[in-house]
Amino acid sequence: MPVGSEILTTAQMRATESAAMSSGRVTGAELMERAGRAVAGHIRLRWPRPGRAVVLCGPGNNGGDGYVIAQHLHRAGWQLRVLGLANQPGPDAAQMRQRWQEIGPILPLDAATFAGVQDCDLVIDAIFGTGLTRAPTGPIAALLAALTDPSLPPVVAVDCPSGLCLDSGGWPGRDRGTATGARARLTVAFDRPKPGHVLESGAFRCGELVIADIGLGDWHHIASNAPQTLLLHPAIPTPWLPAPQGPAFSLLAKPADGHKFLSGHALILAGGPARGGAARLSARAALRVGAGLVTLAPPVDALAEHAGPPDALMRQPVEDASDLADMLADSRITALCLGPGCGIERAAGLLPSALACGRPCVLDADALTALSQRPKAERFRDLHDKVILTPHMGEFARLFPDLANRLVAADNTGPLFSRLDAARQAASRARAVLLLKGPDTVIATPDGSALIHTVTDLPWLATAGAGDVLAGLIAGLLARSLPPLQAAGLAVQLHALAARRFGPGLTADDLPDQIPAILRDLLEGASGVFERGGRKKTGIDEMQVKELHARIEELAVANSFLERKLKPWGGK
Ligand SMILES: NC(=O)C1=CN([C@@H]2O[C@H](COP(=O)(O)OP(=O)(O)OC[C@H]3O[C@@H](n4cnc5c(N)ncnc54)[C@H](O)[C@@H]3O)[C@@H](O)[C@H]2O)[C@@H](O)CC1
Ligand SMILES: [K+]
Repeated sequence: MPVGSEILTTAQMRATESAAMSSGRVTGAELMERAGRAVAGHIRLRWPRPGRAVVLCGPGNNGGDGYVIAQHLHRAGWQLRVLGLANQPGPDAAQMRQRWQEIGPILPLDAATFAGVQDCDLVIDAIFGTGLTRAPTGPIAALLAALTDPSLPPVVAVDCPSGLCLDSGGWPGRDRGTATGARARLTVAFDRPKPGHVLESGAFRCGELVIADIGLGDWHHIASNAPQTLLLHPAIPTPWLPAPQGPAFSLLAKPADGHKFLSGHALILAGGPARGGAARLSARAALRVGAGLVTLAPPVDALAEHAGPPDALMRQPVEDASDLADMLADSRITALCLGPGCGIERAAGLLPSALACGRPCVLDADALTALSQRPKAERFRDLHDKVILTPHMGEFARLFPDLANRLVAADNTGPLFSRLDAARQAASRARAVLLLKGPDTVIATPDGSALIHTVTDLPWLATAGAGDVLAGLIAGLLARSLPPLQAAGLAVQLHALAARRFGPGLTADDLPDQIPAILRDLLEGASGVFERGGRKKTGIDEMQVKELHARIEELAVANSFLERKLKPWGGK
């Protein structure tokens, strides 16, 4: 498996916490203290000058964290107004509330009281965290509505903006797909990211996400029976790269004496006359990512229009399924890409041969539509675990209408069905790797392993042909013998990095040409990451995960440097 930051569901997080507490080595109150101290520390890093903060404390342990934060900020010289509920929280939160009451009062937790104290420098949202089970109602719902106001002072969310379903990134009780929930400038979460931090609107509403270590490392094996989900951090790609001795690393560092066939041969099937651009984009991407040979295969009547550059590209006509089967008799063809610009009818005709050879194969665009037009009972009959399906949401809905419906259905009860759930179930049903495209891309294998890659700052990547380039990158990496999950994950990262490097004005044609410089940077960065201190170098390495967390934090601190200045005190 690649190295990355593991994501835990809320159930896995609860299981980890309760294993830690049952061990007798740490109490719930100690964990709460660590959590609250971590949030206060991150606040003080970013806003070093003490100011005025309002702390909104909810009915459970998230509220308990809030009382701890209030104590720490108070000791650091901040002026606090703490709003809380009169109910009896659990014993740990009750203890923290009691400690706060020895310092200051607790005002009612409602929208009217909050409206009266909003003239502050910082709002700390500790209303709900992982314990949200249903749509908020009544006074708390009104208060949460106030937290959507963009003109509020900066909001720091404890674990998540309250009301967010941390398993899905949706909002119980709200329409899916609308980013209208509470928002935060900074979210400090604990131990591991949760799916809701990086999926759907959660990715946009959390602001900067910082993961604080609260010392649960010894109990992570509790969650290890479940299929693993890794977060591919868009700004920090190197920790994902496999170790130097692994196939992916040697793949990036092509051996100087490597024969071209050692780097594989990707076959990109193209469509009929006047529709070859998409397949050519895929082919250029496969070449740039280092496939030793790339052959573009249109029908014979479209061959002439592919005569132009790149000259490195080979062309060979493939008329029909039997032509393709003949061509695939050459075992040096190591991966296929079917779909971009292919035409639905041609894709449907070529599918059986493309799949029967059992080789790694990307099915994109028209090939996905062709699959969806097969009778339901036999739609996925000839797929296998080296096939990668790369649907965007529209294509996904045609292939898996029931799963797509569950993703858009509003629900008052959490956890909401997530894109991660949908991708996993789809992969299991299709018995193929499923890459669900979006700003929050989810990749899942039939056995449930999954990767999530979220970008919230690359609107210009939504450009015609970008998907064709992604398909080509995957095909190129598959050709170079990367296992499907790694090929898909690395391709998604390279794709985003290419878009980021080029910036606004990007067209899909620009993407493949960014790849060489990115590969060079990755290679240099990757060797740096793996050379430090002679640590264990394969698999999920705890030190590397910690390092990633630390680097996420460094990055968050660096990004927020310009935001640190507080509003003046206002005379109080
Ligand atoms: N369990 C632990 O050991 C730790 C928990 N921590 C904090 O505890 C949080 C989880 O705490 P809880 O499980 O108490 O849950 P929350 O504090 O997230 O939720 C509070 C309570 O509200 C109730 N509730 C759920 N939905 C509601 C709704 N719509 N309207 C009204 N009430 C609703 C639930 O029954 C839950 O008990 C984490 O997010 C984190 O902030 C941290 O202190 C670290 C340690
Ligand atoms: K919260």
